[in-house]
Amino acid sequence: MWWLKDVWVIDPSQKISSPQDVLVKDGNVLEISSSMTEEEVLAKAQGENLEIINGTGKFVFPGLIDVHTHLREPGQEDKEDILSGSRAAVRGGFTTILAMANTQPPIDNRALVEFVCRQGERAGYAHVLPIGTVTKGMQGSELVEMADMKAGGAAAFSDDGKNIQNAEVMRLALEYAKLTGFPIISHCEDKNLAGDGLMRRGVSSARMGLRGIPASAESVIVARDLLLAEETGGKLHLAHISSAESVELIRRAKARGIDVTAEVNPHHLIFCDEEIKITDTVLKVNPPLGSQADREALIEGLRDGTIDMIATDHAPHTQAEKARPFAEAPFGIAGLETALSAVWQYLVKPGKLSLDRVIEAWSVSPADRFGLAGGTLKPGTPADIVLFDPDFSEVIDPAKLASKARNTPFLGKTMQGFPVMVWVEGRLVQRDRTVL
Ligand SMILES: NC(=O)N[C@@H](CC(=O)O)C(=O)O
Ligand SMILES: [Zn+2]
Repeated sequence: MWWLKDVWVIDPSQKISSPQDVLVKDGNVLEISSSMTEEEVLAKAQGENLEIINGTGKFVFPGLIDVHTHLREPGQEDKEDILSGSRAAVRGGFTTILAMANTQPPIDNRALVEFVCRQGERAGYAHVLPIGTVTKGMQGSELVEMADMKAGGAAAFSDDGKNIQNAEVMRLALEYAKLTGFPIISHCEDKNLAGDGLMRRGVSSARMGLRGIPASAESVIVARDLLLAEETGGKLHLAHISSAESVELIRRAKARGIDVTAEVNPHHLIFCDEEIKITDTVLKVNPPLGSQADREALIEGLRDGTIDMIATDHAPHTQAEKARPFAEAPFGIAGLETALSAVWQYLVKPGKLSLDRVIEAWSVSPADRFGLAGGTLKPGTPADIVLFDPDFSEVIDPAKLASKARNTPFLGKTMQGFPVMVWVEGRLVQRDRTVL
C-alpha cells in the first residue's frame, strides 16, 4: 500500500486541485482526503507493507493518456518498438498510449490489432491501445472491417501519416465508424497543396530556400472533414492541429454543435518556423511548425477548450535517417520522455497554461473522447498515477532515454520538472526517472 502525503492533487474529473493525501491499495485508488492520521492509515493497510511518500512541493495527477504515438512495431523496430516505446511512455508520465497504425504492415485487420495488444501486455508498462487504419493498406480507398477490429481491441481508426484524399471515402468512414462509437482521427493534409514541401511556407522557408507547405494544406481538409462530420453525424478527431485558421474553423464548428475534438502537439505550442535551421532536421515535422501567430492561436485554442487535447505525436526515427540532408530526412519529433517537462517549462511556468488545464487536456479529455479507463483518481478506479516534481532537473542524456530514438530538440539540454514516480494499476513502474 502507498500513502502519498501532503501532495498537491490535481484531478479535474473530480474538480480537485488542492493539497491532499492519497492512498493506493490493491491496484486501485483507495482514498483521497486532507486529514488522515497514521492510525487510520495503518488500520486500512491491514498489516500490508506501507510505503509513505512525502509529497510536499510535488503534484499527483491521473496518468497522462497520449492519443498519438508512433511505436513502429511491426516493421520498423530500428526506430522504436512496443517495449521501448511503452517504457519511454512511463518515463514521461504516460500510463496509456494509443499506437498509430502506420506501421509496416499497417494495422488494418484484427490479427494485427491483437498483435499490438499482446505486445503491449507483454511489455507490461503503459497500457498500449492500437489504433486501426481507416482504409486497407492505408491506401485511402477501401474501408477496413471496423467492427471486427474493435472486437480485437482497437481504440480508434486513423490513416495518420497520410490524409484520406478521397472525400467520399472519408464520408463513408465517418458514417460507418458510428456503428463502433469510435472517432475517425484525421491527419489533415491536402496532398497537392503540401506537394513536396519541407516546412511551413512563409518568410523563413523563403529565406532558407526550402520548399514551403502552405497553411491551407491543413485547413482546407479541416474544413472538409468538419462538413462531412456535420453531414454524417460521425465522430471526428483532428490530429496535430497546427494553424490559426484551423483553430478558428474548429471553434466555429463546435459552436454549430459538430461532434469534433482536436489535439495539439507540444512542439507546435513551443516552437515556430523561425527556429528551423537547414543544418538540423530535428524540427522537421509534419504538420510543419507554423508562425508565431499560429503558436499563440494554438495556445489560446487550448486554453479556451477549442482544442481538447495535448498529444505528443511521438515520431521516432533513427539518427542515421535524421542525419540526412533536410530535404531527405523523415518528418517527426520523438516526444514521450520530454513532452510533459517541456510543457511545464515553456507553458505552465511562464503562466501561459495552468497545470490543471494541461492535466484535463492530456488525461481527462482523451479518456472521455476515446472511452478509455483512466483520466481520474476516483476511489475504486485503477491507480494509473503520476507524481510530478517541479524541481527535479535532468540533462536529456541519450544514454538515459528509454526510447530508441534521439530525435528530440531537447537532447543535451537541462530540463526541469519531471514525473518522478509513475504507477500503472497500482504497480510502480518508474522511480526517480528510472524505469523499473
Ligand atoms: N508527425 C510526423 O512528422 N511524422 C509521423 C506521421 C504523422 O504523425 O503524421 C511519423 O509517422 O513519422
Ligand atoms: Zn499525422
